Amino acid sequence: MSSYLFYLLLGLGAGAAYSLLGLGVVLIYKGSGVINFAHGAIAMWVAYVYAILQSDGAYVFPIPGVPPLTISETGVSMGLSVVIALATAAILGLFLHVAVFRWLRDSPPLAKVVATVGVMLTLQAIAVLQFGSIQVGISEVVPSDAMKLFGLTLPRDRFILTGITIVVGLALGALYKYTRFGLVTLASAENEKGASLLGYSPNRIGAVNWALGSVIAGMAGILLAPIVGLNPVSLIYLVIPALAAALIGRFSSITGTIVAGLVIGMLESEVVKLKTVLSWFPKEDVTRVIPLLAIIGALYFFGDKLPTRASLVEPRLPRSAPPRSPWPLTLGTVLVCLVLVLVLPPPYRLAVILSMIAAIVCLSFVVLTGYLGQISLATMTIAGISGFLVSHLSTSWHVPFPFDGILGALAAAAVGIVISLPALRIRGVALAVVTLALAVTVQDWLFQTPEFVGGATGAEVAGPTLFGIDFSINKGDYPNRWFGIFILVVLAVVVLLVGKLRLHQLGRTMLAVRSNERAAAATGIRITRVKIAAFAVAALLAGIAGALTGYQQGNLSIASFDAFVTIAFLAVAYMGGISNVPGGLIGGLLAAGGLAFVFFQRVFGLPASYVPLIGGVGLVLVVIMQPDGGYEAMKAQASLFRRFFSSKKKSPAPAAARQPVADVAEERFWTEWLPADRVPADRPLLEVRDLSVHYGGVVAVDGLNLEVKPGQLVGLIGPNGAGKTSVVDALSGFTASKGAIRLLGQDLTGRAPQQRAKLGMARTFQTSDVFDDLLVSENVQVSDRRKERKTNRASQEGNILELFDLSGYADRWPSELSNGQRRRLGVARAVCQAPKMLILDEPAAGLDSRESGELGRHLRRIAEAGIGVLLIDHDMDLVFQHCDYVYVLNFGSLLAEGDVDSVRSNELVLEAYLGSMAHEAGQGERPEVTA
Ligand SMILES: Nc1ncnc2c1ncn2[C@@H]1O[C@H](COP(=O)(O)OP(=O)(O)OP(=O)(O)O)[C@@H](O)[C@H]1O
Repeated sequence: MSSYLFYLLLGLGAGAAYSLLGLGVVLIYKGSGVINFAHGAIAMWVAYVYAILQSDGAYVFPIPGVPPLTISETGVSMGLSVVIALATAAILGLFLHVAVFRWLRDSPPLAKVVATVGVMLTLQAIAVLQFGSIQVGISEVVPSDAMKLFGLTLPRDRFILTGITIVVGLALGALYKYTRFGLVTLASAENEKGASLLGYSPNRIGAVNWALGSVIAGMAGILLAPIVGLNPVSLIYLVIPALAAALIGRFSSITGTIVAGLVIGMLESEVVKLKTVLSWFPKEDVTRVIPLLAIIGALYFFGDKLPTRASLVEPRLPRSAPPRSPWPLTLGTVLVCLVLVLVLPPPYRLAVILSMIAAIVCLSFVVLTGYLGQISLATMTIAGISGFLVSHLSTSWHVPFPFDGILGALAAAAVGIVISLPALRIRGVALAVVTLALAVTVQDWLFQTPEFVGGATGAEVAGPTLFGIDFSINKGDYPNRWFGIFILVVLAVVVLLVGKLRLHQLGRTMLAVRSNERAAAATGIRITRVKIAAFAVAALLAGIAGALTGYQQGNLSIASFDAFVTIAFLAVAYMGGISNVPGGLIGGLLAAGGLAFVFFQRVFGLPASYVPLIGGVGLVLVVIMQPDGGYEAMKAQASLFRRFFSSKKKSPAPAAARQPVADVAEERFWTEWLPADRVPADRPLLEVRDLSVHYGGVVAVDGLNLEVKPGQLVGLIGPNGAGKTSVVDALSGFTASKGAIRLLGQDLTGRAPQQRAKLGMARTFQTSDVFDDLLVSENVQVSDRRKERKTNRASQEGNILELFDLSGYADRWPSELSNGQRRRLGVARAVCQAPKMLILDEPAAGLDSRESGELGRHLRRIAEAGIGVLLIDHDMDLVFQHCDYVYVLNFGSLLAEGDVDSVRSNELVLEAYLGSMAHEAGQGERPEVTA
């Protein structure tokens, strides 16, 4: 028993360092909203500065070529070395904020992640240039002599490190609780807008937190390097347990982060013991399973409760271009690559081949990140699983080409589906963290199993041979041109498919999910299915790339599938343009070993050792200067060029004024198309009995009874905070409620929003809910779930845009619409779902009286078509002119109900609601409340 305790306590050292690193991650996140993947790299640099000061007495600058500054021939004392190293950390943190991250304040989280990756690659490259790749000796800061505790002999440093961590934690806790700076940081993390309105500069808050976070990273580096060894790789990986600890601390709790870090360290150490005791325990290094499990556990339990830091501007991923036929791009790619493969000399030909394979990896990111909006850092791990599987299939099991590759890619798709399961609950940067931990675990475990990866000699992959023709890369003049053509055929198919996906309903639903998951669920999109499909497609492409890498290398090594190779690929995919197919192709050119890469290396005679440095710095610069990636930059240049040379002819402005809809078309729309699923008028459509909604102690809705019949337009009104939106959320499945909700007699209790949508319930949201990543016309298409002929659907979708006065904007982005137009688009989209029951949450907010009158007319027609409509609005003219029946809520309870006249004259209503408004509006004026 005591030996178990021994290992647990031994792990306190690493645990303390994880806690410290995790605290730094939390600080930087609170201060600037950046989840810093470069945190381990900062720790590494500071540890180097400390080590070299102590051993050589020299200060090494993070600028290659600049000689070290000798401070003392005999080495600098430990204390001074620590002070100088931590001062370096503070300056480095400040510099990173000022030079990089303050410019990215309003950028999407992915841009920030990519920038931290750029910083990590840069620091690593500089460390390799300045110190070499071999391990450097570093003396301990705290004594590690033996001490006795509970009858066990343990190194003293473990306890000192834990003590230091606790002291730092207490100091930080006091700083955030009792100082103005700390309080402002917390306020700013909660509500940046509010803090900046009070006069606090988010930039200054960010700068101080970056400096402080980096100093703590530096401390962790100095303390941990003697334990894990100092080289340009080992400390960088420590960002994973640090992120795990920060995640468990929910990126805000200091105590939670410290405890999580310590526990992770102790459990990792215990694994070493278990390996020796349990016969079934894997003999590979599985310590990194612990952070993975910790991360998955934290995400499972906290799930949606993880904070997203509020910032001034809602950041967006780079936009995916409007859908267009992928054929010209595919044919162009084939033509250009074919010429290059046939004409270029061997080194460039190989670069073209590598670019084509890399482009497939980048296109995998285009599907997952560009279309679906999710970040996975396990792409090359999946590619590796496919590659090694192909090796087994082709050499041991003699599966002939191309079936070996196809099976490998399909297996990858299956792995992708497994990875998609956590993604059903986890999103964004948190998903990046969990997939990175997963990748590293597979790397340490599966990729260290000689039976799977082929031991020291690597895994042999048989060259591709079809119908007796051998087109292996080694055949004839290396690299074989036929091999290049084979890769090109695969690339062409992938380009075509990913391009087609953008045109397909599946692609549209992915972009809808990326834009707004809630609204997507409300339109009946099955989020789970869409996510699983996107992960499967992306993993399939990664698997194809893995198989092709196998054929290209002939002998696979695990180095090709390192987690940091994935990060480098994500970086080039982002640099190329992550939301579009051409961007993926540009990413392929920029990838390590790719055409652009080799061209610059050869033409400018760049020493190979400087390539990673230029890559890292280049990445950071691209993210700052062209956050939408190379493809968008090229498009912008091209449009400037076109404008310069084209005649003065301007593109026609969209029809601003309403074009009258041909009466016949409009009539047909109302009478033929909309009521396709007419409900018998004698059955109640929506029945709500005793509905209650509670948020903790707040009773938002209390025992509401409500009914809507087919063809009835029912109003639900009440003062601000009366509980109207809570009713809508409960009816549509977005908030938990008690009581019965029946649609056409069918109980909706416990059904997910998309299931309710499928049963015929459509809703709009109070805040704008249009899909900003889809064109106006696509917004309507994506919600059209009728199984009609495509041409029929297209004309009806056109009709509906016309009816809602949006046809002039069909090919525009929703961001180009006015507030009123966006509202109309939301309603048009809900109508396009061909619902039985339509619930509209303040559709008239932001509309002028003419627009609101028009909306009322349309709502009347919608109801006449047999659809039940529940209208929530503050526009009393709209409600009283058009509704058949009105419910009035106040403080969550029903105050009155009845036809318009009875509600209007109801004393209680006048007093509680209209009366107060009338009073405010002035005597004699009609009470009208604007939202
Ligand atoms: N997620 C939530 N957590 C806690 N309380 C909430 C939440 N959402 C709403 N509330 C509270 O529930 C009550 C009803 O809010 P709700 O938004 O449903 O009212 P509303 O009538 O739609 O108001 P408005 O007209 O301003 O939109 C309010 O007191 C509100 O503060």
